[in-house]
Amino acid sequence: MIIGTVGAGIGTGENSSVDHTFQVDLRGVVDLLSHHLYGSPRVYVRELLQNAVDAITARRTTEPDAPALVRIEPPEFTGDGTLRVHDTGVGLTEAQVHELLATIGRSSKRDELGFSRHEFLGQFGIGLLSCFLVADEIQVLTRHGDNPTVRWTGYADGRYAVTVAPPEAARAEPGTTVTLVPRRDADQWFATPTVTDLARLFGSLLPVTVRVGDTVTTTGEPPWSTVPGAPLDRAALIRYARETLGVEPFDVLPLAVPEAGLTGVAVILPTPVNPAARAGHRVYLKRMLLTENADGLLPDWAFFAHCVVDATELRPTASREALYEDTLLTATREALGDQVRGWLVRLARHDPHRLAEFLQVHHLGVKALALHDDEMLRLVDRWWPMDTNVGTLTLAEFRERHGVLRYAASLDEFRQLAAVAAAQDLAVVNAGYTYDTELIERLPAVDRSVLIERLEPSDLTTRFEALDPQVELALRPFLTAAQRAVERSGCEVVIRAYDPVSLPALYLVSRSAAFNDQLAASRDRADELWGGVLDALAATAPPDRPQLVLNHRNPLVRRVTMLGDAELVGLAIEALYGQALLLGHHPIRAADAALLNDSFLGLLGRAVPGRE
Ligand SMILES: Nc1ncnc2c1ncn2[C@@H]1O[C@H](COP(=O)(O)OP(=O)(O)OP(=O)(O)O)[C@@H](O)[C@H]1O
Repeated sequence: MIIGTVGAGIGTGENSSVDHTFQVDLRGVVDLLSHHLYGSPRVYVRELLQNAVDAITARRTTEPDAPALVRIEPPEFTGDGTLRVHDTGVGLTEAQVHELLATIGRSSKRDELGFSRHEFLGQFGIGLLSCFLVADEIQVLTRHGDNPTVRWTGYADGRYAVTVAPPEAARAEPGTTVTLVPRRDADQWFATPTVTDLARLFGSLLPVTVRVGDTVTTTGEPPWSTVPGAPLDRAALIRYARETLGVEPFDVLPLAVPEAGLTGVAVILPTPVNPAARAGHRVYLKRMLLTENADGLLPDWAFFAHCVVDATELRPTASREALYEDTLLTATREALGDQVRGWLVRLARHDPHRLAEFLQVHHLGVKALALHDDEMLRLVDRWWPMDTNVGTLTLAEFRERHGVLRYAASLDEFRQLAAVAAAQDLAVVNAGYTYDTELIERLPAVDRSVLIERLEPSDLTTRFEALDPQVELALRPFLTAAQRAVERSGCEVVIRAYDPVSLPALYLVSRSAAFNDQLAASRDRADELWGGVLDALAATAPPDRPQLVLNHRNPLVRRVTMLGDAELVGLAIEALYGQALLLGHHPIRAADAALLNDSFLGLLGRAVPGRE
């Protein structure tokens, strides 16, 4: 028996003068692995499976018909408290045991230049150590070809022993059995249901048969086609999405990126998802689960798709819990993004009805994409129903019917404008929802023939007809009285002729007037110092006041202009002001409420007969 200590394998230590060998404190390394590298001790099952599969792969390169079976026996089956993993792999010679199992970071899965060999899952030479997260002792009983069976026993404190197995322990066939003696506090990781679940989770797609006790945990081929371009078994994929993701997919689409050796499926989610909450993708590397929560496999905009993929060329991080961010991953992300985008474009071409359904659920994602992507912008232009003051229309339909794409940039502006603009035969799009204004403003960049015009409430006044100068002159005294009535609200009274005739007055706020209004409201609430700052700001703002635009075509307004009673004129103007505020969904400030109150009570006092 040879007893040694697990070493780092750097230098020989044989030169007596200056060279020394690093000593590695295995307990420190295990602590590092368990607290900083691996997310959970459960990974020990994955590492054991991976070693077994790699050993089978290695054997099959020279013996293509060798059996491919991995058997896991939890303590319930071994009966001696240990867990065993048997494989029909290539096994190790005594010399290899010394070289590979006793040196941290040494792996048989790299070539002479130190690059990981393509056919294997492992590459770092640390996987076996993960067993020390749950075990005090690891035994490896292994036979390579016709060589004698060798037993290696490693302990968590860093000692190991190697012996040639006595005849009664010799293996009948090549292969390896790894035996774990559980740590006292790690029992839960060895229960049969736990081990079965973990073998299924990590290894259900492995290209070998894995059994835990009597249960086969491998399912064979993935449900998607691993040959790019092969026909799609939609029903199988939908079933798979239902079982693994727990959703009834809106659609499924095959994915393939040959440079990354990637095949898989994107499941289009059936319900809206928060764009900020990234969908975790399920990624297999060489048919072994890497993670159920991979970030960055799809571009951010594709948050409505959830991928399940297997790749041979993408690299794992050392913990094997995430994808290594390199240029191949960047290129893969772009290629997958293109495929999801292509699906959308095809849907638009061949099944607009389904596309409309999709947009109802995921329009935010598509619009976010359209901010940078011309084709998606065209898709939104053609297919997304927008709210307008002439009904629900796509932007393309709107342009076809009305020419210029006139839009209100906020919901408030649209509310102010919608009815009046419609009466002027002016069609306006409500671009107040997320991304809509930006998308409309980007349209001319994609199609030069598109004309857009942002409509502001104050633009409407210029469209209203001015009165005959004579009439306007005659109305001067009336306008002065009217202005006095609403002076304290800060607005300017003007009179124009416009449609609809039924509308007596409009309250119009331009962008700068709205800003001034906010400033005034803040000023009322601010302390002295801050108030001073706001005053200074107000002084630089243009004197652009909101307007109360009376409609000279409206019969009631005409009657008011002809009133001889100045007090009644005041009350009527106050009432029209209040009504215009309500109609345009404007906020009612304290001064407005007071004004409305006075006018209401004043008019009521006039209407009810009798004297005090
Ligand atoms: N079941 C096994 N059969 C044959 N050889 C094995 C077995 N398990 C481990 N080995 C040998 O021990 C070496 C070290 O294994 P370990 O799991 O620590 O690292 P690895 O698999 O090479 O890489 P990784 O850290 O990425 O898993 C392997 O390279 C392999 O040569």
